[in-house]
Amino acid sequence: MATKGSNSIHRSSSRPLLDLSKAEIQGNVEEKYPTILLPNQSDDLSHLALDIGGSLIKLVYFSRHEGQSTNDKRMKILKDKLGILNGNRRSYPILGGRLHFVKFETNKINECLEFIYSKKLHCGGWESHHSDSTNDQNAVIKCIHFVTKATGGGAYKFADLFKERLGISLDKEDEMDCLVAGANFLLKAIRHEAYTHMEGQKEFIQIDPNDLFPYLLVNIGSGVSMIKVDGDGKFERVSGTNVGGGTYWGLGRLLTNWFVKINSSFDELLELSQKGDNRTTDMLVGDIYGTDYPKIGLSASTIASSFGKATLENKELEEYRPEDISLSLLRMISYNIGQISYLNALRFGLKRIFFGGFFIRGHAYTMDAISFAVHFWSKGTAQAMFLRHEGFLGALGAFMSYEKHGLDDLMVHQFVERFPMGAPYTGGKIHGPPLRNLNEKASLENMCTEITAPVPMTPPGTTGLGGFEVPLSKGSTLRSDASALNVGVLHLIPTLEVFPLLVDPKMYEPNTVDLSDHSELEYWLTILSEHLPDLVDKAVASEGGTDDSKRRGDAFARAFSAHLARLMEEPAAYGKLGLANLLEMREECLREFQFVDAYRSIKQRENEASLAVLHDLLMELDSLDEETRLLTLIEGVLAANIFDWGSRACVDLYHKGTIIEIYRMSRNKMQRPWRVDDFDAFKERMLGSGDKKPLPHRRALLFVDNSGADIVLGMLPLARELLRRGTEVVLVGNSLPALNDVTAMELPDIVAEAAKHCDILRRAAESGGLLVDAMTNTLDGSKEKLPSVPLMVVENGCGSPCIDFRQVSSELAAAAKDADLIILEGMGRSLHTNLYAQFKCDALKLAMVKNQRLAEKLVQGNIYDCVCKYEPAY
Ligand SMILES: Nc1ncnc2c1ncn2[C@@H]1O[C@H](COP(=O)(O)OP(=O)(O)O)[C@@H](O)[C@H]1O
Ligand SMILES: CC(C)(COP(=O)(O)O)[C@@H](O)C(=O)NCCC(=O)O
Ligand SMILES: [Mn+2]
Repeated sequence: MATKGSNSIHRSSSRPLLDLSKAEIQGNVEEKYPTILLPNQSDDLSHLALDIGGSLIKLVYFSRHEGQSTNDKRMKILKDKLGILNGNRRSYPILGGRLHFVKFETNKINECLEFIYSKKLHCGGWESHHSDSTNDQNAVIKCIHFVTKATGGGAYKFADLFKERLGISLDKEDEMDCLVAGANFLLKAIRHEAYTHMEGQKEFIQIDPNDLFPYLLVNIGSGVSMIKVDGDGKFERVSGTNVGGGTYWGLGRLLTNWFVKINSSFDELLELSQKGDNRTTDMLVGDIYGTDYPKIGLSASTIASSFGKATLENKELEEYRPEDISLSLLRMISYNIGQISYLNALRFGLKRIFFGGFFIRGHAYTMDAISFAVHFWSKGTAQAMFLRHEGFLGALGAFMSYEKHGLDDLMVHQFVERFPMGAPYTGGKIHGPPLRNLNEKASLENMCTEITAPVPMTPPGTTGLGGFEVPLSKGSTLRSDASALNVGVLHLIPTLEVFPLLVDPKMYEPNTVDLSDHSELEYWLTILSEHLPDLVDKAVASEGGTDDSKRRGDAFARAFSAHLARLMEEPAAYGKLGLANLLEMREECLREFQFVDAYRSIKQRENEASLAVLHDLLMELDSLDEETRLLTLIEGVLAANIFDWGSRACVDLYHKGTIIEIYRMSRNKMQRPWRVDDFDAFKERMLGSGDKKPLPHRRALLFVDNSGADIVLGMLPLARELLRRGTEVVLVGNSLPALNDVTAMELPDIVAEAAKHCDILRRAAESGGLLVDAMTNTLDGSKEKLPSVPLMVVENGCGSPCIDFRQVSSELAAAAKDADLIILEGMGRSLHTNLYAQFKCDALKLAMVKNQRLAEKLVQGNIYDCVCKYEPAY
């Protein structure tokens, strides 16, 4: 829609502006939809890159995060206090968003064009701007003249098609350049991108970005390229082979097409191999020797000659089982590539070999075969590694060649990988009428496979001694639907930072519970599964219990159960799995089904009930001497941490009394020594001993946990004590809801309410910019403003009951710079994660253990035991 006298076009407010100055129609102005060129629009609009290969088209596209308004008054005051500089600290226009990965078969290029069109990626992700209006003033824009980076042979072959159908000009990038750029980026920027796969076991490898080069990159696409990589942009294609993925697919089709339909998919062929027995087709050492050949280390079952058995028998092609043919072929090609790769690594003295390309397809048996070959020929000195974004290296590299994205400069902490958890990914089996939004997603995703790399359900141990035996995966099917994701959408959040007070970010591991222990995994998956009906009830109620919310609740339960089942079967399906990921996944899944805040009303109810008794509590505290008060405050935090709607045991308790009754009961049961009890050390740091009065802390970061009593009767009184002692306090809340945790958004209102009962809180909140607009009546009626240290609120960057200190909001990172005390509260933040984390400042970890198994495991204690762990600055 053109506004009068200007040539601006309609745009949605959350999106950056198009620079339309000097816009001109390109080509014939008589055309119905002439292309309009925007010479002054910087090319950071480009959201799409393509790798058009012989078999598959890979597409990487970027969608921006919705813009967030950070201009409110509170933020301004906060920024002043925390010394956050205004303006962009980066010199290039990188914005938050998501990187999506999609692939199509090259011979179905129309589907790809339709996808690009439907997502409006040919217009840089903007709405289509053409209107039906015949009004000349409304410049009819079919599409902005758009240049897209593309690599692979198809960038040449299909250039005209893209131009004609979508008005896109393909800007060609060299394929090898792109492969290397993509691989380097992934290996440096994505945590646990690489993994080994041996005998069915997957193990993620953390690569040190400073110790990455040199390595051999083997890209197994239709054909195979072997590239020696010495640095960014420094590489040489040292070898390759024409026996690659295209060979397997093509030859496999030819040899089995009497059996399977002509247009059989790659997956169908691969699936056949899982039921194959290669002894019927391959000539084995045993066929020649009648036994093993131990002198050169060959067992009777080792393949002596792929397909050699056919020479010994007079059988027609149709007499061989297609399953056996597929397996023989897969092994022949995988071994061959593994062997050539190792020889090239040997030739150049390279220790690491990374395999990419879609031939691998996250297929356990293929990886095992390649790994076996590398291991066998190197006599165990070399190991094959695989990349999770296997086939997307070229497309990613092309995407990164847009200089203005500045992607190459991004760091691992700025990416969060999320796995779409919604209905379409569980096969779209939703009962009842389709769901809003999700429905749209389903229809789009059905056309393509967003983030592919399906995972076979092959049980471990597919290999035998001395060679590969028959795969054990009889009857299993490949996950060909999009739920088979092996890589998630990469969320690019440039504002995320490593928490600056971590002693050693490289060694930091947030999770305390190791889910690679199968019984541990089983336990926690069961806990989450059992909790599901209750969670769904709460979620549906939070949306008013409407029919729509019931349907979404049902779909959520199905989707999440399916993910749990998948993880049970394949714990590494979504990358390295920790308890924190599992709990976060649940929240993400809720959000995908549009449950914004499942515990909304419970939180509100508990806040109100607790605020009603806050005044009495503060009076009681003020009547105590300093030492008793500090102890009572810590006891209060631990006692109030019982309000945790994520714990089965606690939820059962809540039926037994009112919030206040339970809070009192919990406080009465507090008995020192706690299971972990460093209170005396903490007290000494706070109050000193004898005549020695220590300096108060300068700034404390309080990582708050639950709503209601936990924040109101536990953490706020503790904050007040710190403020009273002259310590600045920053309340650190979640950016997004998770269970009944209090969010950063909710904190200012809670503080404002609490401040009505307390001058210390009020003055500090005013000073910290929390009460800017609130009506503040002083308790004693006087209006004079006494100076006070500020009480502030920042968000942590998370939407989970746990916290990963490798990725926190820039706000929190800035607040941390002056902090000399951090207090982590709750089971999620200080037990499930961070119990063993070391900080450069004093740290107090406070939690009630609300799970029997965890109590036994972590503190050799029992449910409802308390942890008060104090660690002076490391
Ligand atoms: N769904 C699929 N359709 C076709 N080929 C697939 C599929 N999944 C995996 N492959 C394998 O991946 C190969 C293509 O890998 P890719 O890395 O995309 O190379 P290219 O760029 O040459 O297309 C195919 O030859 C085939 O072996
Ligand atoms: C999700 C939680 C970590 C939240 O605890 P919090 O951080 O609020 O103390 C916890 O409720 C939990 O681990 N629940 C699952 C275990 C159970 O139901 O026993
Ligand atoms: Mn919590």
